[in-house]
Amino acid sequence: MTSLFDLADVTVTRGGRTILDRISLTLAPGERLALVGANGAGKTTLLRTLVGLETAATGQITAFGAVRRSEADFREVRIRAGFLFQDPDDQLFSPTVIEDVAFGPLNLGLSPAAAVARAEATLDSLGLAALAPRITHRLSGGEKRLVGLATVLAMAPQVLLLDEPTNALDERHRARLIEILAGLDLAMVIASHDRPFLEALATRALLLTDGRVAPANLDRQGH
Ligand SMILES: Nc1ncnc2c1ncn2[C@@H]1O[C@H](COP(=O)(O)OP(=O)(O)OP(=O)(O)O)[C@@H](O)[C@H]1O
Repeated sequence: MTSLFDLADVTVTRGGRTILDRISLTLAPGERLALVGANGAGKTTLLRTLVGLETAATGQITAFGAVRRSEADFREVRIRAGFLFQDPDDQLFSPTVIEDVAFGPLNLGLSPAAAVARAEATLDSLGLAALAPRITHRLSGGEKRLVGLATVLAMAPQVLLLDEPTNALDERHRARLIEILAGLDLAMVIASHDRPFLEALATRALLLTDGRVAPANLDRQGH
């Protein structure tokens, strides 16, 4: 089967600084790829580059079987690759949870009734049905994280890109998140400093250092 993402010699610079330096990597269907590396190593930048939120100065990005260059190309990639942002407040902007989760499906062209039905089914599948009528900005951090994941999953993505998903989660929400992600039949790229979390989920790991990637062993790396 063809890969979901293929990066070939991708360089990303910012303000004259090279953040990603000729990165090549492949994400195969079913893989859960961990991205590890020190603060500022470029993990978030790499996730953003996969979906065209950063522009590659050199190299080629292939996603879902096609080379992606234009903003229109990447808009399509962003529909198929769900991005869970580091800060849930960047993900949630509707007054209530159900509206937030229905927003993506509505944007995909579903009717309002079908979008709400999709949102309800997604919340239900994550055990979050009780949160549907809640005011989004009054949720706890852990609840916001899980609802953020619901907004992404309601779009029926083919890949999940997760940026520090366990940040600021208590043990109960962290365990719940692991359980949910482990139960999804989806490829993932997971940027995280949470070693036990990555050990529980990842099938492979890459270490980012000085803008370069190298295979990493989750058992032995010290980050
Ligand atoms: N908007 C921006 N403008 C300028 N520099 C930025 C911007 N965003 C990030 N950077 C810089 O790019 C580098 C890579 O940042 P990035 O957030 O990708 O790292 P990271 O590995 O995700 O870090 P962390 O583990 O702290 O989340 C850092 O030096 C950071 O300061």
